[in-house]
Amino acid sequence: MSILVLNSGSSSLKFALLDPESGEVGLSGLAERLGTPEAAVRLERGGERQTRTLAGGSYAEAFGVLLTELAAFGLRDAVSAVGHRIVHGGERFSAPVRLTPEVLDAVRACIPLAPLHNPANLAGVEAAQRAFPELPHVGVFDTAFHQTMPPVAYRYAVPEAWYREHGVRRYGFHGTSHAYVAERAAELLGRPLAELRLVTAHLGNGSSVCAVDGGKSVDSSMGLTPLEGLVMGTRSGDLDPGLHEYVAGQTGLALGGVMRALNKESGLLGLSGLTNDMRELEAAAEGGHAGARLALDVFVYRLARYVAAMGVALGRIDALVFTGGIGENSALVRSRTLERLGLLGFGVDEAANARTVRGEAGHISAQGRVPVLVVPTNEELMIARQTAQVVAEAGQE
Ligand SMILES: Nc1ncnc2c1ncn2[C@@H]1O[C@H](COP(=O)(O)OP(=O)(O)O)[C@@H](O)[C@H]1O
Ligand SMILES: CC(=O)OP(=O)(O)O
Ligand SMILES: [Mg+2]
Repeated sequence: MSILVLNSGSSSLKFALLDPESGEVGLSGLAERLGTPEAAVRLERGGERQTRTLAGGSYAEAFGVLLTELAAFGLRDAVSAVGHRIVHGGERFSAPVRLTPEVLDAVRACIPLAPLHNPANLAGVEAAQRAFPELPHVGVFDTAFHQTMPPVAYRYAVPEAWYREHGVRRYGFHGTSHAYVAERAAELLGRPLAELRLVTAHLGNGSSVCAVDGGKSVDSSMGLTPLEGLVMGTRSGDLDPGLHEYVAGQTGLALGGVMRALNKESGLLGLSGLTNDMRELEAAAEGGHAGARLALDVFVYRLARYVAAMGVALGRIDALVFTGGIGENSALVRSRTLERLGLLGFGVDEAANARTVRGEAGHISAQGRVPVLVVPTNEELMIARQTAQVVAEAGQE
């Protein structure tokens, strides 16, 4: 049995064909910079990598390459269901579901809450349903895992009618990743997940921290939309809501322009004036670039502050888990974050930290300190497993 997993972003398409039980990957790929002349698809099969450039650079073209490659390797008929990452499911979805026309209407209704993510997710669903009309399509929501957050964590101190009538509350995102690494961390610690209180830090292009109590999310740094919380590649994270009106008045930007800047021109890119890419930023900071140094400092400071805050949600922290492109690879970010968290009993083993990169899992805490783990995330595997489960349950009905 093979599940095709799609993670459609506004300028990228990640896909993987995999066995939900063994996790074995038949074909995977990443189409990036869609909508630009540099658009390309990187494919991987059995350790072999290939790149295909995309003349037009459209999403449809990238999807076409996926279909052609599946057919070329004789894998098209092996696909038994398609699992889709859907970023915002509002309050309605706390579990993965079959993507019926009615469910898709509900996902469409969440577009204003995730304007960068949900339209791209929906475009992916439409393309895939056209290509595989005979197969079940399942939606796996970033927000679902966080539906266990208590009201103290998810309510904003705003007029109650905004919540009741318009769903203004904190939702949390990256739930699939937080849930996966929490499970893996329990295995690595050799303890039941049910008795662990974990802080998980997913640090990628988008970043969030989650408090996981007994396998359930009890708080997240992300809020109504994926803009709240940590400093991200191009997103600001937390700021004073008074900023919007002030900046609009000072610059003449309309609200849409302010929002665009907060989503696309802020974060590491905005602070450094250089790049949203942590690798490039580290190299520039090493070379003495003041903006790059500041961006790193603010990123680490905000992250450490949020890890400490999650301690309030949990009452105690049994372990901290790093994941995502930055969490899995940046020994510098990890070490500097732990340096700031000495008051909570954290300490780093620098040698273990330095060698835990490129998809390695491991312990990086100093002897006798609170355990800190690096756990490579695998959202695709989690989506494949949940998709297979929804399909199996439907078969039993
Ligand atoms: N070796 C590395 N050192 C530091 N940062 C890295 C390294 N490898 C990847 N990253 C960073 O990870 C981030 C991308 O994370 P990733 O989880 O792949 O993104 P996405 O959220 O798009 O899935 C980028 O900022 C990138 O620079
Ligand atoms: C929700 C979110 O921030 O997702 P990503 O990190 O993929 O942008
Ligand atoms: Mg990601």
